[in-house]
Amino acid sequence: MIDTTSAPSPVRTGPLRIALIAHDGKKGEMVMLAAEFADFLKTCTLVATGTTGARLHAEVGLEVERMLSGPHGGDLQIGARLAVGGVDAVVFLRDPMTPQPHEPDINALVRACDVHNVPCATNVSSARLLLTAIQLPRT
Ligand SMILES: O=C(CO)COP(=O)(O)O
Repeated sequence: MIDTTSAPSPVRTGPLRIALIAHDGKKGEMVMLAAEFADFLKTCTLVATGTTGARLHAEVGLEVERMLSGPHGGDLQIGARLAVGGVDAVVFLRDPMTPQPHEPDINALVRACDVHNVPCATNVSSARLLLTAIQLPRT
């Protein structure tokens, strides 16, 4: 069991590692969000599910490590990395209006964020807050 009451681990040096994921109905919003924060995101190590990453590269010019597409296991790949400490924050623009074939994978990724206390923004408003706050100097 993870002890969430103990002191936070020492500050990690190096670029922040951010995962970016968007369902099809939210990819346009993801592209706009990423363009808004492009200067910051270019300083980060980015990972994304397949199609999201392709669009971020093509339309925003971001260097993004691309995992499998979500329905083919991309959420699980990101969740597995996160579970071993490899992801600092997640922006996951889920589409609450459209059923997804890989709903268990989606829930697994969000659950992994909760288990490991990794910030996870699931809509644009919270993503703006997260991306703004995470840029603040770490002490
Ligand atoms: O389905 C997704 C997340 O659950 C996103 O996958 P893509 O970025 O490959 O479309």
